[in-house]
Amino acid sequence: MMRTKLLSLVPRATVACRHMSSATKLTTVEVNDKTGIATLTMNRPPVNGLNLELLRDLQQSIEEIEGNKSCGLILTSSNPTIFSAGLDILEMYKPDKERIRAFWTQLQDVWLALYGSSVPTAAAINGHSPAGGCLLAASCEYRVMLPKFTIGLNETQLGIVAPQWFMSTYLSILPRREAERSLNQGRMFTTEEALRVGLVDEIASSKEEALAKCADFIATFAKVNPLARSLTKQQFRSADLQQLENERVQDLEKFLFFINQPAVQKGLGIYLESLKKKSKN
Ligand SMILES: CCCCCCCCCCCCC/C=C/C(=O)SCCNC(=O)CCNC(=O)[C@H](O)C(C)(C)COP(=O)(O)OP(=O)(O)OC[C@H]1O[C@@H](n2cnc3c(N)ncnc32)[C@H](O)[C@@H]1OP(=O)(O)O
Repeated sequence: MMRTKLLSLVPRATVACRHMSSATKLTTVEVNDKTGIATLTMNRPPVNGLNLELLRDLQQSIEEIEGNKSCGLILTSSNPTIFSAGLDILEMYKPDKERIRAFWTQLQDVWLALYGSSVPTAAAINGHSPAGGCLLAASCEYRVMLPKFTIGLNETQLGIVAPQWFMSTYLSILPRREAERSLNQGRMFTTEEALRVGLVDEIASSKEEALAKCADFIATFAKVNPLARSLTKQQFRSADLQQLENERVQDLEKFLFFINQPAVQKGLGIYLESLKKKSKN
C-alpha cells in the first residue's frame, strides 16, 4: 500500500508503467499509465503450476488491481510457451492434510475474485493452458491466444472430475452441447479449434499483439459508465458465484474425499510419472 502511495507521487510523465507489486512474488502487476490497464503476469517456473503460493499471489494481485482503480486487468504469463499448466499436481498427490485444505480454499478464492472481478478482464494466452490454466483464462471476459498451443479442461483424461464451478465457467463461454462433450472427453483444443468453438475470441501472432488486442477489448468500455458495466457483469455472473459461495464447505469436502480415493491417487501418480518421463526425453 505504502509502495503504491509513494509511486503515485512520481510525476506521470517519467514512468510509462508502474510496477505495483514486487518481483519477488510469483506474480507481478504493471499498470500502464496511459491506458490505466493492469497486466497481471504469472511467473512460477517451470510451468506456472498453480500451487498454494502462486494462488495466494494471484489473489493478492487481483485485489491490488481492484483497489488501485485500474481500468482493466490482463492476465498473462512470463513463460514464452506456457500460460499455466493448471493445478500443481504435487499439491494433490500424497497431500499434506492441512495444506491441501488451504490450497483448495485458495483456488476457490482466486476464482471468486477473478470471475467476479468488478473491472473488465482479458487473458493474453501466450502458451499452453490446460485445466486450471484454462479455468483462469475462461474466468476472464475475453481471450486472445497465440497459435500452436492448446487449451481445455482435460480433467477426465487424468481420471479427475472438474467441479461444478469449473463447468459453470465453461458454460459461460461455450454452448452447452460443446461444453458437455468437451468436458466429458477432457478435450484439449488447438488455438484454431478454440477460436472456432468460441473458447477464445481472437488469435494473435505475438504476446505483444495479444496484449494489445486485450487492451483494445478493455478500451471498448471506455465510454460506458463503470458502475453500470460492473453491476451488469455481476448480474450475469452472480448465480455461478453465489452457488460456490453457498457451497464452499461442501465443495472442499467433496474435493478432499475425491482426491484421497486410492484409485485417484494412483492415477495422479501415474500421470506425474508420465510427465516426468516425457520431460527427460
Ligand atoms: C459427483 C461429482 C463429484 C465431483 C467432485 C469434484 C472433486 C474435484 C476433483 C479434483 C479436481 C481437480 C481439478 C484439476 C485441475 C487441474 O488443473 S489438474 C492439472 C492438469 N494439468 C495438466 O494436465 C498439464 C500437465 N502438463 C503438461 O501437459 C505439460 O507439462 C505442458 C504444460 C504442456 C508443458 O509442456 P513442456 O513445456 O514440455 O514441459 P514439461 O517437460 O512437460 O514439464 C516441465 C516440468 O513441469 C512438470 N509439470 C508439468 N505440469 C505440471 C503440473 N500440472 N503439476 C505439477 N508438475 C507439472 C513436469 O512434470 C516437468 O517436471 P520435471 O520432470 O521435474 O522437470
